[in-house]
Amino acid sequence: MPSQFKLPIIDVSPFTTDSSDSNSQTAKLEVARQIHDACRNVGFFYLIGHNVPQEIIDKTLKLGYEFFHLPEEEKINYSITKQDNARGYQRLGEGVTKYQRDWNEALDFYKPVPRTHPLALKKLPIGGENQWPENPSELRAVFSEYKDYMLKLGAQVMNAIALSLGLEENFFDKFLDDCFWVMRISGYPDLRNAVGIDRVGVSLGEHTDYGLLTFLNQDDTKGALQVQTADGDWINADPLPGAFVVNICDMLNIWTNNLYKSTLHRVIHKGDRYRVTVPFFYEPNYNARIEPLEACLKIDPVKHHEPVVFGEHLLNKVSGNFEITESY
Ligand SMILES: N=C(N)NCCCC[C@H](N)C(=O)O
Ligand SMILES: O=C(O)CCC(=O)C(=O)O
Ligand SMILES: [Fe+2]
Repeated sequence: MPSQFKLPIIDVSPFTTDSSDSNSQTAKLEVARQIHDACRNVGFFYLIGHNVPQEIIDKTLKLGYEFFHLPEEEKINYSITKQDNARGYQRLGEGVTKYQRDWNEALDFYKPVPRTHPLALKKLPIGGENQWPENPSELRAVFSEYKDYMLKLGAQVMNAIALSLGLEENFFDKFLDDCFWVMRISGYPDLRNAVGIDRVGVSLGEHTDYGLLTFLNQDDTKGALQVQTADGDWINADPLPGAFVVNICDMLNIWTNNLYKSTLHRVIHKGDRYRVTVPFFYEPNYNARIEPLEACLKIDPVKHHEPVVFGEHLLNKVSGNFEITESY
């Protein structure tokens, strides 16, 4: 049974508001200390003081809800299979985690890539174009604006992460100046009505996220998102009004040589109300080469990871997102 454990709440306003006096430096160091603790322990925290207007946060959820309530014939016009098997709409049960079908539907947008990008030239997943739905008509403009807010916030939180590791605030800048962002709208109907899935009792299978930081904007449904603690227990990451749920992803896990946890999480949504979430995945540049940092090797000199190019990791993961049989 998930316990009542609460994730830490971190106010990052010293990093999201402009001021450079010595008080603000002290305040930043205090935030960095809190982030360090949260990332070492559970790898998940609530983020407040983010400066993203509540109005647009709420609006993305509302538009997501409206999109998923369109007739299926309309939604499949934007099917990922009409593009590059990554950008666009995936039906209920189309997405797969660890070879088993999930019971959610989703609409994914990725950073656009030029036609000369290797992904596009080789016609790989993610190499195509985003499929913006016509309905609801505001969706494209609102999500584009939301993406701009989230890119700014992602960079600010990465400054805090740098400080939390004893690095200069701008340490990560060169890995992030062309952030390969991913934005998803996820819809979860009542799992009790699921058909044709083999992983009974789970809406979205346990997984870690692929890049740096996930900022989850969720509606007010409780008891759906669960996070695994170091002891192997599952705890709820229920919505906290005004806060994003933030988690550490695989690339930060590698950079920190396992000091910061890329934590397993899953969704189980059993309830009459249709649940909507908008995760924003803040990622490194596609070509960023990520390997354990010197600063972290001073703490644990055993290298736990080989270097990884983020784009290759992403592509491997996305290719597995629709595979229902293990390939040997
Ligand atoms: N871009 C990110 N992180 N998306 C997370 C999706 C997680 C589930 C996916 N089916 C999987 O198997 O990983
Ligand atoms: O929708 C949620 O609550 C979590 C979604 C998630 O973990 C993901 O899309 O990576
Ligand atoms: Fe996730």
